[in-house]
Amino acid sequence: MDYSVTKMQLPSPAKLNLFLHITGQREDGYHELQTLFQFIDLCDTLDFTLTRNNQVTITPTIDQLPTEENLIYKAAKLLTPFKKDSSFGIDIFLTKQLPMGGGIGGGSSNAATTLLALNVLWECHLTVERLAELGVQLGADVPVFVMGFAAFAEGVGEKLQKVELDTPYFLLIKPDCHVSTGQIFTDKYLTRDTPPIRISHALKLGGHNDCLKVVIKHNPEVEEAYLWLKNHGDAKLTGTGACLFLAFDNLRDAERVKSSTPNKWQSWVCRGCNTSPTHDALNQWIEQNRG
Ligand SMILES: C[C@](O)(CO)[C@H](O)COP(=O)(O)OP(=O)(O)OC[C@H]1O[C@@H](n2ccc(N)nc2=O)[C@H](O)[C@@H]1O
Ligand SMILES: Nc1ncnc2c1ncn2[C@@H]1O[C@H](COP(=O)(O)OP(=O)(O)OP(=O)(O)O)[C@@H](O)[C@H]1O
Repeated sequence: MDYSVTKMQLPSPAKLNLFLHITGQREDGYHELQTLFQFIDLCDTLDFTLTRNNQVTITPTIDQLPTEENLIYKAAKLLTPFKKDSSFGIDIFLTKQLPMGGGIGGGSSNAATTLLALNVLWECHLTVERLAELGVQLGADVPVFVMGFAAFAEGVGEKLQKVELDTPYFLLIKPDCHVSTGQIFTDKYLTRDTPPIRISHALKLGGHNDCLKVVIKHNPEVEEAYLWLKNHGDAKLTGTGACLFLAFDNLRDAERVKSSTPNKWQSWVCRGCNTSPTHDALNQWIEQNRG
């Protein structure tokens, strides 16, 4: 055994798309994009317990989501051929905090956290690059969570260049609706021809979110929240929404605007991070449990 300890608890953070440009569409329908990914310290928590029964269990179940469709389950299945011992199984307890359909990548993050944890507990010994390659099959956002660094991304989101960004406080708002990523990407009015920019341009000048117009068209609640947040600064949509965010230099200002946010919208104050909290916790676990 690599480690005698059979339990591991890891945070599974959300991401923001600080901008999202759609530069084209591939023949398989997937969109070519350019985006800046940053993690935030708003996280789900996953507790893993290694078993010897060759089973994958997840508790509690997510409402209206069969276990086989849970990205955590799919991630575990993807690693099964690489287990050192075929009897290895895993019990996973999920503490969900991240809203679903929010554009903050909760499902993808859970999948990446599972890949990283099981790679260690099941002694698969795959590199993070290989885990990211496997992970993209589960979702375009999985690789950035597996790699664990803030990144300028291209391709469908899997070609990553590490970046160091400011780490502001963010006010994150979730209008009371669920946006389907598939519906936004199939809308014929979606802008798909934003000219590609260089990373230096992206870091200096940022960008916009090409999905905003279409998301607002389908979801009036997002428009209402966007107009409200815009009164306080440069409001942005993350991914395909529904979440919106605004950056602040200091915690006090972020808290002040949060306290005036209408109650009908969920809101959080969080901090941007350039390293995924999953990786910080995993490195600490490895350090503590090394023989
Ligand atoms: C919008 C972003 O969150 C930006 O980070 C991602 O591009 C979406 O990533 P994701 O939720 O992991 O997406 P996936 O689960 O891979 O795909 C959901 C659906 O969105 C569409 N999709 C997704 C990503 C992409 N680059 N082009 C697409 O057209 C596909 O129709 C797919 O059926
Ligand atoms: N472990 C999981 N956590 C959340 N959603 C999951 C999970 N597994 C599968 N899903 C499915 O994925 C869908 C999208 O969930 P997710 O939390 O990733 O939304 P999102 O933040 O909009 O994602 P993205 O920004 O990647 O489009 C959910 O509606 C749910 O059906």
